[in-house]
This record gives sequence, C-alpha cells and structure tokens, in this order.
Amino acid sequence: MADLEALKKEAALRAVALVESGMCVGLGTGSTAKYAIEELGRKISSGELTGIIGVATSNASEQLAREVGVPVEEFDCQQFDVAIDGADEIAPNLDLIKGLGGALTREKLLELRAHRLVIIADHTKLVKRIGEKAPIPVEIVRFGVASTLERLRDLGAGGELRSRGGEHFVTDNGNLIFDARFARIDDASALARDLKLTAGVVETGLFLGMAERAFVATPEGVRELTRA
Ligand SMILES: O=C(CO)[C@H](O)[C@H](O)COP(=O)(O)O
Repeated sequence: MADLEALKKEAALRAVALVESGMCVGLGTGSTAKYAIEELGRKISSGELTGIIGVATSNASEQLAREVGVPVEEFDCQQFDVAIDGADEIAPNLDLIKGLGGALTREKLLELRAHRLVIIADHTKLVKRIGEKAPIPVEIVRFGVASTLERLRDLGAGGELRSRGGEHFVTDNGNLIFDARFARIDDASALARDLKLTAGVVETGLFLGMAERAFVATPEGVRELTRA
C-alpha cells in the first residue's frame, strides 16, 4: 500500500470511530471515503455496530456499501447523525472544495442534512486559501451547455468541461462537469452565490460552512481539525 493510501485509511478509521449503533450515516464518495465504507462494513459484520443505516452519495459508493454489508437506503429526507466524506481542498476554516470525484450534487444534498459532516483526507488536501490548487467543479445540465459556459466565463471562470477517455464525464445525475478555475478567490461565498445563480448550473463544489471537523492524516499522525 502506498504511503498516501495508508494515511487516507488512518483518517477514515478515525472518522468511523465516531459512528455508534443505530446511527444514520451519510456515505461519501472517492478513494478516501471508500476506506470509511469498508471499515463501517467490517464493524457491522463483526457485530461491533448494529442498526446502522447508510445512504450513499453516488452509485459507486452504494454498490461498495452493499458489497461490504452496510445496509443502504434511498435518500429521502433522513437526518444524518454523521456524514463521512473526502475533500479536494480543505481551508483553515474547513471550507471545502469537493467534487473531483464527480458526486458533488448528491454530496451536497445529503451533507446539508447531516448533524455532523466529518471530512477525511491526507495532508495534500490542506490549503491556506480556497481554490489555491483545485478547480471548482460545477455540475451543469447538458442542454444549452455552450451558453452556460459563456455565462461562467463572464464570471471570470477559466477551465474546461471534464472529460474521461475522450468523452465528456457524465455524473450520476446525467449532467456534465465544468472544472472552473479562477485567478484568485477573495470571497468564496459571493462566488458560490454567483455560480449557483447562473442558469444551467445545478450545483457547485464549494462546501462552505458545512464541515464540523476533519481528520487529516499526515506522516506525523492524524490531525483533527474543527471549525471555529
Ligand atoms: O468530492 C468528492 C467526490 O465527489 C471526493 O470526496 C473528493 O474528490 C476526494 O476524493 P479522494 O478521497 O479520492 O481524494
């Protein structure tokens, strides 16, 4: 296992330690969230945890959860005791960029209903300022995509539509993703609002004021960060 993978798993285990029997748990998406789902499955199989209900933020996570024995329900209007998910950038105030895995819309819908959103990541995701490294994934509907891109460019966005294997990347919701890059983001809330108000935009990967804590694995151990 590569070092970074070991760190990601360490962070995931710390988050799953917060889960208690009978809880409704939001299951994140991505290579770090995968370790959390597997650990949850292990604890359920060993009888350490009972009465867990999981709700997944992507088809891939739902499939994995079923494979490892986590009972999964459809997303309706559950209140989640805890949601555990990865992130692409973590700012000092725990504002996040998410969605490089493509599940941002379902993640936001679900995680807005979580009493505790717990982020798990390795240290490479820490930034001083949001947008420093990662683009902001913006999910957009296919219809009228060229005009939506024009409007996004009017907001100052560089970047491009995400592709995979020469084709447009398509989300679980059947939409496209524009990975938006901005020269410098001084006011993330204003940008999130402007992006959301752009016709054709479904959701953005700016997760502001949502995370309660983050377990960030570093070579020196797991750091636990909490939102001030
Ligand atoms: O937001 C996400 C998926 O939409 C992921 O949580 C994010 O991309 C981090 O993934 P990984 O743990 O693989 O680095």
